[in-house]
Amino acid sequence: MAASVQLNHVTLKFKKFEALKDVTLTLEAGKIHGLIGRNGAGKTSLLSLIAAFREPTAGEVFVDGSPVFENPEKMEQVAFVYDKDYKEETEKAKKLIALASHYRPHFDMGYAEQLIERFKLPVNKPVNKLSKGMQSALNVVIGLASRAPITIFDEAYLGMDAPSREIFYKEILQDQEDHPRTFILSTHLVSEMDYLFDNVVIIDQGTVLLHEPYETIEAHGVSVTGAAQEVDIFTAGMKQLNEQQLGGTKSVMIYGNLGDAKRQEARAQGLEIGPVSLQDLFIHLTEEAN
Ligand SMILES: Nc1ncnc2c1ncn2[C@@H]1O[C@H](COP(=O)(O)OP(=O)(O)OP(=O)(O)O)[C@@H](O)[C@H]1O
Repeated sequence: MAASVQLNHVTLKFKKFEALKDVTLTLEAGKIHGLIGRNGAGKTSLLSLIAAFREPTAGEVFVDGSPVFENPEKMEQVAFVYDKDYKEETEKAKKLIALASHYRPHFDMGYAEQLIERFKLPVNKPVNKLSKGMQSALNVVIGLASRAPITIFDEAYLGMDAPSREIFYKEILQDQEDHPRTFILSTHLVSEMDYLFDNVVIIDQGTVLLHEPYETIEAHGVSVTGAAQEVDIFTAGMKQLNEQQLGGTKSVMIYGNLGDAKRQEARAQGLEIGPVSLQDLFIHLTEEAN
């Protein structure tokens, strides 16, 4: 089961400070949405509104067309996994998982057990005695096994080592195939996680800078690679996002699409044209906006 999310002219204020400014956004059901933004951009604020942890100052948030705030039927469809403070949590991990299974109508305990096994989660330990990475794995187990129609992971990987993160990513993709839902993944590990995204939302200073399918990101730019001198001549006057050089070989990221004629010209000069990465685009767009 998957549900859609709509934000309609949503503003969130903390006293006079506007953390979100008149945001209108639709997140399609059944897709994996990547939410990226600089520190303090407003990602957690946005996600906490979708999970109905807060009420917008203005505007409204809808889940499958109904307002989510103070709407228990819609709220139980949203699982919000974030970096919880477990310092005072003396219950065992397995108790927390059992509790989650009671208030999540789509919770799959069999799947939770498989995940516990995969992450080697010591479920008989009190949660405040688990390592940081293990606490994150516990959150991930609860979020994945909830099978909530909208499952949000807000920087859920904190403290998880690379092999555990890899398991997490594989599980998202596998479970999405078997039991499609709407995932929203907020992350700073853009280059590590971008392949998971169907759609990308870049948020900056409380506004949406970009919202589009991942596959169209590459239309925003190209990389030009080849002999340093040739690359410099070819890219002169173009807007550069980034450049790297190794010996005599240089790779320059260009913002904007090259026409067919320019692409042919590059090839004729022995230059290689490749796609721009989401990470480079993100850095460029947020630098420019600031
Ligand atoms: N409870 C609060 N009271 C006052 N200001 C807040 C509160 N929560 C968030 N803010 C402010 O709102 C802005 C957005 O914060 P938010 O946590 O949504 O950013 P973020 O994109 O999730 O950042 P990060 O990547 O650093 O986690 C920041 O300027 C932050 O200081």
